[in-house]
Amino acid sequence: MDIAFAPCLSLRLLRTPRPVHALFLRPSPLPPLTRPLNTPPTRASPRACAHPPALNNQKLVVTTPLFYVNAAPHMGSAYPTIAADALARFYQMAHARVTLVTGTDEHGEKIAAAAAKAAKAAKAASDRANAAAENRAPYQSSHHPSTQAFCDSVAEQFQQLWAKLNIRHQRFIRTTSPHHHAVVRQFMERVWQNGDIYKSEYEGLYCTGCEEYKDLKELLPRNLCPTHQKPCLSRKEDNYFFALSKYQERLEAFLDDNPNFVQPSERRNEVLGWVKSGLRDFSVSRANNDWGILVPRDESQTIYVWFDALVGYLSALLQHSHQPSLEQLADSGWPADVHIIGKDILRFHAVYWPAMLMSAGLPLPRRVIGHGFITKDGMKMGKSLGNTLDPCQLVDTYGADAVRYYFLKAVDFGKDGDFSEQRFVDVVNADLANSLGNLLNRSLNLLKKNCASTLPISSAELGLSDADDDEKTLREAADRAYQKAYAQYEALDFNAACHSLISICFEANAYIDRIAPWTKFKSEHAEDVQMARRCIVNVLEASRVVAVGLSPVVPEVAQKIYEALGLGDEVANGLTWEHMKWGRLTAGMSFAKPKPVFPRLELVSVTPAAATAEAAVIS
Ligand SMILES: Nc1ncnc2c1ncn2[C@@H]1O[C@H](COP(=O)(O)OP(=O)(O)OP(=O)(O)O)[C@@H](O)[C@H]1O
Repeated sequence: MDIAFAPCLSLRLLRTPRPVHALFLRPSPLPPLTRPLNTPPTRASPRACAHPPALNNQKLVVTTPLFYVNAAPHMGSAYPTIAADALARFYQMAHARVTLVTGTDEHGEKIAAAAAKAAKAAKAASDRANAAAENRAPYQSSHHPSTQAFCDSVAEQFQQLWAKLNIRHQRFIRTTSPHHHAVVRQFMERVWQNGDIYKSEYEGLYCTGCEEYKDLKELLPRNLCPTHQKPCLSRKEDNYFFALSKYQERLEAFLDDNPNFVQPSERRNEVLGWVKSGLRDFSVSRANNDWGILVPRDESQTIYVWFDALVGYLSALLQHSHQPSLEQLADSGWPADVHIIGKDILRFHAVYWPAMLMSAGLPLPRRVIGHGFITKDGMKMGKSLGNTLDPCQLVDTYGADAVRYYFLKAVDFGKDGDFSEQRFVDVVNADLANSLGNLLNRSLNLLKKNCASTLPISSAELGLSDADDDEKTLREAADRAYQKAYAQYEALDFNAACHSLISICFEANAYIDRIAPWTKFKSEHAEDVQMARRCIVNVLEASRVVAVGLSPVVPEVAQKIYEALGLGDEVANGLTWEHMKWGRLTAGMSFAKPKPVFPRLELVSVTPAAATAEAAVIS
């Protein structure tokens, strides 16, 4: 393998040495799949039709990575989850039945080591405290909280963070759950029966920090791992391998037939490059790690990450069944519409996983989207470098919607994006506080002052035939967003969707500034007053449309706007994409005293978090 891997499904990665007998493997004819491979969705492109098609009750599954619980979540963990939640909310608005799957990857040597380390640190801290209290020396104890307790604690932190960020997931799968174990063993058994698992011996230099075998050429002198600066140790063990090489032709054909399977295009090109350079079998078990799921036919070994964590996407969908069975998958919403993952785990989702599913006779996911990295001073934010940003602190300081908006609007989804707190505050203030919040506040105040907070005309009555140019531009921007933002959300182009919607506010602000209703309301001419009324109604309706369109990204702001417009019940009943259509405000509606829906943020320096395993368990 020729790329630098990082650890887990989140990042427990393996650099697999070539097994001895894999060199002599000949691809054998594959049995037919029990179901045909999936192709990307066949529904018409929204760009091609006047009205976006509703997803008509389709079951759609959206997944985040399953995060490795070696340390507390950080902003990088929150990022794909926010994106997945925004997509799921959008799908819901388009009448799909969505299942958002997220969860934690909890097995492996590194977790056991992190748990032991955290327990030791906790014990030392408590001993010091006791010793200080009793004025005696600390003593050694053999008692440590279990690895499971460590996983419980970190998994809980992920769930708490999701709650803080308003993530509405339907499934949270933990790979230590018994029902996941059952599904994994069934899955592996199917692959085994298909003749794709075999045992082989290999020997290599292993880094326990990375949980992977290393090629000599990538190591520093004295076999030091460049990431962990510790010597890699020689290991020799019998492991089970998955015969990935047998799937060379089928994967090539699948990728050719499904050009949208991997997105964006640069990620697809990477995947094509890997596949074309020749697929090699990979190891799926470990002999020296007991913190894992037992291999079905050889319980002296545990299953290694890919046959464990990736299968979590399936077991999540079978979560509510007492006796989960892969046979029930057909009713569960599988195959997933989209796996949202970081580019670090692209190979495993776009090459290993499809081949594993082919072998198990299961349909393939429709799309794999490899997003870019949040960087800090140009470096990937991550647990290994310790340059992480604590999303809890960000949310506590600035609110969930500010965090959701910034990362989806200011970072191009497929690309890397550097975090700067100043930019964060500037972007959020410019769009949510100024362009949207002020617009609404200003119009509601004008309405209060000049129309006793009562809407003088129904927005649906404002025909375009008697509109002036600014009004027409505003209406066109709002109407266009109905289709445009739909297509942009569907393509996970959150940045563009936010832009299409916020630009309606730019038009509305330009329109209100030109009409200057505050002056026209004072005019003696009835046409001027009518123009002022018309302007306010248009601007309020435009703010409503923006609120609907942005609701997948900033649900709290959308709700506040709807409440300010006296339409709070519609949010409770669920906004749909049809609510984007112009004309829902009716004459005679009266509004409560306006209050800012998004107060301006003040810059507060959020200190970088030390997201260590110890912090995770001790806190
Ligand atoms: N800096 C980041 N920017 C964007 N996404 C990230 C970032 N870090 C992690 N992720 C997301 O989390 C997934 C899994 O990451 P993982 O749980 O291994 O955390 P990590 O912080 O990258 O770990 P480490 O730093 O130890 O390598 C990635 O595939 C990606 O979706």
